[in-house]
Amino acid sequence: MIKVAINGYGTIGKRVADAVAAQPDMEVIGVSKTKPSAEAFIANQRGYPLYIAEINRKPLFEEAGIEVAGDVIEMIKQADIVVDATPGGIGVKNKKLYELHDVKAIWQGGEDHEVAGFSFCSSCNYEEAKGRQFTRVVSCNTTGLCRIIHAVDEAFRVKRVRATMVRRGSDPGEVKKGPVDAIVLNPVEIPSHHGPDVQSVLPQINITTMAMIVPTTFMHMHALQMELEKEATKEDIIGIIEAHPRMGLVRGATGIKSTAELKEFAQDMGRQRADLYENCIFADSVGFVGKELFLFQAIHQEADVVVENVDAIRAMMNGAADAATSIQMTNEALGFHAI
Ligand SMILES: NC(=O)C1=CN([C@@H]2O[C@H](COP(=O)(O)OP(=O)(O)OC[C@H]3O[C@@H](n4cnc5c(N)ncnc54)[C@H](O)[C@@H]3O)[C@@H](O)[C@H]2O)C=CC1
Ligand SMILES: O=C(OP(=O)(O)O)[C@H](O)COP(=O)(O)O
Repeated sequence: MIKVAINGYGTIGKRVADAVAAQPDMEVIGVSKTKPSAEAFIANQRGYPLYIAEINRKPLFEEAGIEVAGDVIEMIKQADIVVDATPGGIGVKNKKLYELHDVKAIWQGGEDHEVAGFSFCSSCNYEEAKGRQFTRVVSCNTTGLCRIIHAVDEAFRVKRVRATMVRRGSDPGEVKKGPVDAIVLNPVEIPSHHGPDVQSVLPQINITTMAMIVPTTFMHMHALQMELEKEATKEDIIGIIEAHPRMGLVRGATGIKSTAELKEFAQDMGRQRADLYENCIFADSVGFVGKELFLFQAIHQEADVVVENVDAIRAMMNGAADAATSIQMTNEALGFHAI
């Protein structure tokens, strides 16, 4: 069993913990928090040993009735690999700790590529992650872009990509974040970080991205254009999406035209936390003008990188022969079949 520690038990960390616990070849040896919170109670309830960043805060947890197993260093010492899901900018500060204890580590997209020197997306570069000490799983939007761009590039060679990301303002529980009533250009300058981040996984791709933030919490929406070198049809692209284990089609017959309806759909499907791990590509938006492909895809920011973290663990621990094997194991353990 691969011993996994999750440093930072928040939006991403708590999902990665549950996904790891569901795998037949992995176990959660601990999760960490900085202060007592609802998530700390849940960690106790789920039976994950809870470690804390500063041990002098232990009485605060105990007074709240939350059991503490020790400090983060003790957790790291027992782990084969750490998934660092602390907030962006904090994770990089933990690097020295992982080096000191000679433990493998995975960072998230809130950190720069340089933190690990290698950026990961399961269906794009699994082979290159094998045996590595450090890896960064790219951000949620970048993951969604990499999946579709790589699959279309393999089949029809992508000459140029233009993408606009309409990003959710905050995760549902983040009551202090906004905007409440604005469309915020984030950033105003072009490109947004997503284009260069796609190139950190797929260096050959010519891509320019723009991004803005709107007052919703559930998902991001991408308007994506790809100019292809070879002739392709709508049916070819639909076929590529249907064959991909991490992409799915929102079919016209469902009547779904929004992220809100997608959330309802995920809840009705019985997905844990209403999580959509797959790119949700609107079938009726897939179309060509000449050799230029257009489509809309919705990306569930809390979920798509979770399955990628599980594959990154397996690749770095040499736990599966190839990407297809790991992706299938991860998906099956979660009972996940793309829509
Ligand atoms: N929330 C999202 O939509 C996505 C986030 N990411 C990335 O994942 C990373 C984590 O983001 P979230 O889960 O949203 O953050 P979050 O704020 O929900 O969770 C972070 C957790 O880390 C804990 N923490 C803070 N400092 C710590 C420390 N020094 N030691 C141990 N734990 C500490 C906090 O208590 C919190 O539970 C960031 O790099 C972010 O950019 C990536 C994809 C999507
Ligand atoms: O990885 C994400 O978005 P991104 O791909 O736009 O950077 C997550 O939604 C986190 O974004 P946040 O930094 O606004 O919390």
